[in-house]
Amino acid sequence: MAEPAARSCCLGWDFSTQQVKVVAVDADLNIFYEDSVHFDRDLPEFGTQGGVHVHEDGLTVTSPVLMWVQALDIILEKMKALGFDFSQILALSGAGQQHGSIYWKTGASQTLTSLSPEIPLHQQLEACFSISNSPVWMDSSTTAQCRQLEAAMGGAQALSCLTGSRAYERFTGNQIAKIYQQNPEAYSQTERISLVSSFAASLFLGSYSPIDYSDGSGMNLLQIHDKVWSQACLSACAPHLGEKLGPPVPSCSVVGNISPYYIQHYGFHPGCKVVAFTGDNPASLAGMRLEEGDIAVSLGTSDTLFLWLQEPMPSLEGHIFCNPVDSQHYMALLCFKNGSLMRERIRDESASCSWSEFSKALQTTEMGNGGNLGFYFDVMEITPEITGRHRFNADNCEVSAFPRDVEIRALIEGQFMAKRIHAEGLGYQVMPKTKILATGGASHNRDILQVLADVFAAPVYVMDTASSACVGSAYQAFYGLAAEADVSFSEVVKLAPHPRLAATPTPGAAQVYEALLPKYAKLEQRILSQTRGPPK
Ligand SMILES: O=C(CO)[C@@H](O)[C@H](O)CF
Repeated sequence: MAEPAARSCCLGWDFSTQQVKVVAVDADLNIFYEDSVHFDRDLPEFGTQGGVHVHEDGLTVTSPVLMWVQALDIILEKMKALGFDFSQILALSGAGQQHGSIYWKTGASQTLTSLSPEIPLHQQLEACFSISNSPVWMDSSTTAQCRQLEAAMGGAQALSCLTGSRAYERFTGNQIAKIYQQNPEAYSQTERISLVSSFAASLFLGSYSPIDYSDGSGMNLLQIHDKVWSQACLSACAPHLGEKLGPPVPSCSVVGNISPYYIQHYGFHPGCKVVAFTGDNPASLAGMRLEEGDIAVSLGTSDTLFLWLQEPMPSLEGHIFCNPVDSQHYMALLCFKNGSLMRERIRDESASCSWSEFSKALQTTEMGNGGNLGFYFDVMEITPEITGRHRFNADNCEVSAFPRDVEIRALIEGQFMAKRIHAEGLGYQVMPKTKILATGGASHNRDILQVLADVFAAPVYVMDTASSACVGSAYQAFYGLAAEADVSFSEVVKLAPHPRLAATPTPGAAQVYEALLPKYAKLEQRILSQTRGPPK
């Protein structure tokens, strides 16, 4: 009889807000299978919009946990129907939307560990959740719980130094506190609380999977330096919380072998390993193969920065997470709300709705824009909390308008100087080996990338990151297998496709922006003090 194919691939999963996605990656790190199930389109019976339910209060946002389970049944059954050879899978890992929480009802572990291979997962797990609609990252109904936690921990900055972030409404500790306060019965009937990432891992493990350090950093509960739960934070949120969470683990941990359910029903190899799942953003960092000193700039509706940090400086803005691929280092997220919508507005107003006119303006204006600086926040900015448009000439005098071309350069230079200043505020440093990875819509505009390269004085690369969380999870699965042999992540992923060089710094750029950056920072503080009023 022919030898079964040597097991040679890993699966990467992404349980995101709008879909469940899977990629299969071979030993050369090529993707040879991918599929997804969209909640709104493929599971309309749950009635979600964008994968969620926004409640009447406009603040509470949840997703039905059984919708996630059923999506997994669908995607696996389709793979089986297509004849996918599950026996070739060496390991699997995955990602989940960060901050969401799942509440396993007392007794659920017995069901999870004794799944019948003949019945779909979602039917067997129907009665396993004490909360059927899980709060997700878009929820902003826990402001009271955030204030209570910060008060209990000595203030916002103290909480940030301990857990990597001040209290945020979507962070899981505050969500758990709300459930304990408003639904104590359900809380008392909960034997285990998972994140979306560890919940998904539990489905494959057939038992409760631990929370990993990286996604656990998004809860306002984990001490990011010691990588243990803060007992003070746990107690401030809800009683017996540590027991319900279980101990956290490194993000590349092998948490066990796949559940017999998958071996018997799909033909997975009994030796297939489950590697800890993590948050979608940490998994994306892995998928983009960021290294120390690198920075990823996602230029989307809002602009998001992914930073690799060695010595983080937690602050009242942004988020510091444990690094998913190097447990001695960290990563940071910074979100800038005025991203592509702001760029499109200025394009319409100052470049006749044309990106080529917009690009021409960048090509025909000098680096540094003659000392003119602009701040463009048509919606309340997150980083920092400023709104409105503010323009300053070379003498630091506020002016009401700029010529069209100057306006366009002032917008783009301002957006990127803000990113560099706030990244450095979190402890980031541009290093000689720094690479900037640009993704998202605006990364297709070479002239915008040229400004990015000039402001950071570093080369800019682009890559397709549409499935970066999924692909990063597949890389993590390979890494989990190799980590036991002490092989580094970069060694494991060295065969992965390389990003394409898109722009290098213009000669003299470093000098221009080293002079401008402090000026921009001072003006930003000036606007903040004007809008916040004098310090109390
Ligand atoms: O809240 C976020 C990060 O802090 C989002 O990026 C979610 O992870 C998206 F699922």
